[in-house]
Amino acid sequence: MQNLILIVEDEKNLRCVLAAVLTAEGFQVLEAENGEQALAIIASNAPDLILTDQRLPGLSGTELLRNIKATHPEIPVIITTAYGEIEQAVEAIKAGAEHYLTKPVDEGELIALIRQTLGRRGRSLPPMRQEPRRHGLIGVSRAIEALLETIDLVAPAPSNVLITGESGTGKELVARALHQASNRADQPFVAFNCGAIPLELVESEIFGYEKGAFTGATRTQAGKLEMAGAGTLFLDEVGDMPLAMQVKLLRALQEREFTRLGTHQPLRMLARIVAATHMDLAKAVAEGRFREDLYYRLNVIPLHIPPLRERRADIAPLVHHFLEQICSVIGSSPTVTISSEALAALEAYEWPGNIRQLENLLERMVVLNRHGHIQRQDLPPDICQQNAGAGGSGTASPFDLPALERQTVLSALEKTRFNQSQAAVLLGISRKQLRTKMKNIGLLGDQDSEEDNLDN
Ligand SMILES: Nc1ncnc2c1ncn2[C@@H]1O[C@H](COP(=O)(O)OP(=O)(O)OP(=O)(O)O)[C@@H](O)[C@H]1O
Repeated sequence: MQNLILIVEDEKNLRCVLAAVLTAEGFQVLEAENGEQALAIIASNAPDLILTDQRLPGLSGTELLRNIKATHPEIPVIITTAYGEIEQAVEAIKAGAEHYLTKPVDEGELIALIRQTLGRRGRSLPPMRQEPRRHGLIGVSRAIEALLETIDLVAPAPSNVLITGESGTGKELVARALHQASNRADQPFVAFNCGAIPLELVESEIFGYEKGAFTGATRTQAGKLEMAGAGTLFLDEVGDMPLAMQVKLLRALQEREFTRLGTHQPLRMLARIVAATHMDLAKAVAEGRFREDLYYRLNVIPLHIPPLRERRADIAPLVHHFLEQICSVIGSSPTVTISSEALAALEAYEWPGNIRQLENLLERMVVLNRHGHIQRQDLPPDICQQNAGAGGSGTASPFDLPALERQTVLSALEKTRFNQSQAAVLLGISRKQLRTKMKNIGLLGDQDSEEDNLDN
């Protein structure tokens, strides 16, 4: 049965947009333009979740919430507030709101929050709608949105791409996305990891060899470059490629030709090269460990994936995505849910191993779980001992004013792509006040704030 969501919002356009978004996600939607209308609907048609604006004509969002909690305490309520109305958000949470979201509401964040709230109550959820444009990349942060825009822009070009990012940030996933979004999608995608492989082996793996080319070459074997055809060759950990092989790869890239070992018969190179590395290649060049000319050849289009700790807003949607995925793979039904405290701890953790570490941890949590629900105390000690709420996106603990403030400031900055003047306008404060807040919550160092003295 479809989950029923009641949207209470007086601004008609916004109400229609929210209704359209939620309907497209597979939810059934009812709409009310004020608190009184909402109460009448609730009396005859109890919804599974209520999304209400804080500022309404007549009954305010918080008053409506108190009313609902008195008659239907089991229905979760999410409140939307304007920027800067942090006191009201706190008041709403104290009155029993499940969560609050600051306007303008981020669609991805809203859907993730609704799914999380309903999932926690054991509701069966509509399957995640996977927009084709998202290429399997889950996330709501500015960084992920920017990455998706670049993928769409860059995919059709034949130019080589260099993807950088720490281990486990999703470099291979992005390489596959580039391939899928390109006009090479019907050609092969071939991945090769250059890490810690001796020269002879890298060479024969990439270029292939003829029968008899070396001892043990008992048959002719095509290399990865040949196998990729007119598709994509993904060279992972390219920074670890031996220097002698770097010269050979550069030559192949320049001449658009290569030969299998043991023959002089040239083969045309048609594949697009997408390379990836977790190292700072510019530094490797400066230290003579990587050829500068090859670096420029590969780095025609640089794509950087920030570590997970720099885009904490992605943690909640990733957690829900992985919980659903893991449970469906291992046949665990209903989907294992997670408490807001546990989620807040995951959001505050540093994730040195990035998304791969998060995915593996959740798999372990699901497999070892006996109650169908992950709680903070179930998490490994190094994760739950970190100060939860220190950097979370949408789940600051209810009465923790500094964390709520941090969340609001961060959210305004993310929505304005870190344009401080625009973020200050959104928050209804001066730029100077914003910078003071940023400094207080650790978003600006002392050096950064010296700029204020020049500004003012
Ligand atoms: N944004 C994302 N949405 C969903 N899954 C993701 C996302 N980013 C990464 N993953 C998943 O995380 C895991 C690690 O990603 P991937 O192997 O692409 O990382 P990597 O940067 O290539 O790692 P390494 O440098 O160690 O090779 C994979 O299972 C991948 O599907």
